[in-house]
This record gives sequence, structure tokens and C-alpha cells, in this order.
Amino acid sequence: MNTFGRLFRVHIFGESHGESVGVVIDGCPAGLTVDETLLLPDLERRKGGIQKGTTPRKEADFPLFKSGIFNGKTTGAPIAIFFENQNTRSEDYTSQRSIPRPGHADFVANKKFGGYEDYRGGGHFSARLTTGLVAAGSIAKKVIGPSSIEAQVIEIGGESDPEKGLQKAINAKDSVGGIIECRVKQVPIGLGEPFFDSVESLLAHALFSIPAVKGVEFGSGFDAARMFGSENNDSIIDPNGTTKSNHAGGINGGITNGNDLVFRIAIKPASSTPKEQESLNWDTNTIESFSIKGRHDLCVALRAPVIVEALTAIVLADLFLLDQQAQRRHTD
Ligand SMILES: Cc1cc2nc3c(=O)[nH]c(=O)nc-3n(C[C@H](O)[C@H](O)[C@H](O)COP(=O)(O)O)c2cc1C
Ligand SMILES: C=C(O[C@@H]1CC(C(=O)O)=C[C@@H](OP(=O)(O)O)[C@H]1O)C(=O)O
Repeated sequence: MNTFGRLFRVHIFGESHGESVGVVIDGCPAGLTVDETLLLPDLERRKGGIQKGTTPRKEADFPLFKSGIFNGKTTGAPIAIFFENQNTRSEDYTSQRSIPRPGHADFVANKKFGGYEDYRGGGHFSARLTTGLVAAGSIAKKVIGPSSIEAQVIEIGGESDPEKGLQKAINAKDSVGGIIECRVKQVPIGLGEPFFDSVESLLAHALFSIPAVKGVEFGSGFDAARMFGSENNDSIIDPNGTTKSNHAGGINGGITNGNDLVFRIAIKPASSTPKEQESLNWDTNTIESFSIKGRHDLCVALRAPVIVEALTAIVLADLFLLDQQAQRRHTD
């Protein structure tokens, strides 16, 4: 449902225009230094209204620690972090209510929850919920110690120059998608399991929870299908398992092989585009032309790298803790 992970468990809550959004993290080891200064740099990267092409809705996104931290250190008890929603404009959604936005969750939310859903700002489906995930990610990054995660935009609107891709959207008065590449360095060998808990399976599970993510490929991904085996194989060049190339993206048999983890994420254009669209008015049962008024990201991918890092850190933190537990059992 709204929980992910087995030992490092993350539970998100809130709605875009409700009182707050946030996260509860259970299973975080005690003794880690966690305070606002740890979280703020990542939260800043996720904020709207800073970069060109992002939503003009500005929120303080200041983390309010409600439990699990004492004298600046994690206590081992669940960590609850709230973020207040202070800059909502719900009337944009009252006027749009008759036409569920094509590409957003309005229609399915209504069918699934029988009209009781909070539709304001996309409610519980909104990317606003990723605030808590980013906070959990900053803590998870500590848990995974020397491993370092870096995600960046490598393509916007089909252009390798993000500025140019964004300009296309501005000129067309439409939204655009993008591609993000994520690289994790210093990954120990042996995380993950064959089959269902392969590192690819767990990362894909987490990454597809990010709203608007439509594709994930590891290493050479779909290009591998167009290569000869001898081209795609990564020659092992030392006893640590270092490979000459990294078409596998650091994973063989579902298990980390000690090389960099590398994957790319395809992000669709925001459905709430200023461009005129046609869709069903479910009050009148007619197809109508409309254009969405409101504060939206022209390119969702611009704010997504830190969210991708967060989900990656959450998955790896869980795998690190599982690995430690497994090793402890082995030596007992
Ligand atoms: C950082 C971020 C910002 C987003 N901003 C918007 C937005 O301003 N307007 C919009 O319509 N969708 C936005 N989205 C995408 C919607 O939340 C998403 O399309 C919707 O919840 C439906 O989910 P789906 O696209 O995965 O089917 C954003 C997504 C992310 C990750
Ligand atoms: C508020 C955030 O982004 C929002 C994500 C979002 C969506 O549909 O996902 C739609 C917009 O919501 P609203 O119409 O309420 O401004 C964005 O502004 C945020 O990320 O913190």
C-alpha cells in the first residue's frame, strides 16, 4: 500500500492540499546524526519555483521531526517527519473537476475510491508526496555509508541539451518529458537475491512508484537486445570483479557485482499541460475542449533526480541491513 521495504521501512502519507505530507521511517539504525541540516540540501533540489520550467507553487518544505530523534541522533524508534502545505490554490481544481485530467489520476482515483478521494492538487497521487521520500532518502544515504548516489538529467524533450529541450516546451506552450541517469559508486558485491528480490526488481518497484516514471533500464538496457553476446559481455579484469565495460549496469543474476550501478529512467511529460486538449466532461457526458489553468511543472524530469536518488538509497539501505542480518546469522 503506502509502505515500502522490509528492514528499512518507509511509510508515506498526506495529500497535496491537505494539512501536511510526510513520512514515517521504521527500522532505521540508532545513533545516526539526523537533523534539519542533513535533509535541507536534498529537499531544496526537489522544490518547485526555483528552476525555470518547474511549478511556481513554492512551499517551505521544512522538515518537522515528530519522533525518533533525540539529542540530534536517531533513537531506533520510528522517525516521523511532517511537511506543512502552506501554499495551496484549490480553486484551480474545483473548476477542473468536471473534466478528469487525461494522463493524471483523477479518473481512476474517482472510480477506485468512489468519489471520496481528495482531488485537490491530485490529492494523495501528487508528486508533493515525494517530499517525504526525499527526506527518507537523505537518511538512507547515511545508512549506505561509503556508497554514493548521483542522478542527473541527460535528456529533455528528446534533446541532450536540457535548456534546448525545455525551450521546445516553452515555445510550444506544452509539457515535455525527459530521461534521468543514476549512478551508484562503491557498491559492495553481493546485495540482492536471485529471482524476485533481484536488485533490478527492487529498484524497479521503488522507481516506478515515482509519479510520471514510465520506463527503467539497467546498464545497456534495451540496447542489449541489439548486440552480440561478445559485445554485451563485460570482461572481468581483476580478482575484485572489476569489468572492462559495464553493460550489465553493475548487476548479474540479480546481485550487485561491485561495479557501478547504472540505470536510466524515462519520465513522461506532465499531463497538466497548458496546451488545449479534448476529453470527457463526466457531468455532461460530452467531449469538450479545455486547457488546464494552474501551477504545474512544464517538465517534471527537472525536479526528479533527487527523488530517483532517494528511492535508490531507500532500496539499498534495506539491502544493506538485510545483508548485515544475513551475515550475522551465518557467523552465530
Ligand atoms: C517532481 C514531479 C512533479 C510533478 N508535477 C506535476 C505537475 O505539476 N502537474 C502534473 O499534471 N503532473 C505532475 N507530475 C506527475 C503526476 O504526479 C503524475 O503524472 C500523476 O500522479 C499520475 O501518475 P502517472 O503519471 O505515474 O500515471 C509530477 C511528477 C513528479 C515526479
Ligand atoms: C506541489 C508540488 O508539485 C505539484 C505536483 C503536482 C502533481 O500533479 O504531481 C501538481 C502541482 O500541484 P498544485 O496544482 O497543487 O500546485 C505541482 O505544484 C510539489 O512537488 O511539492
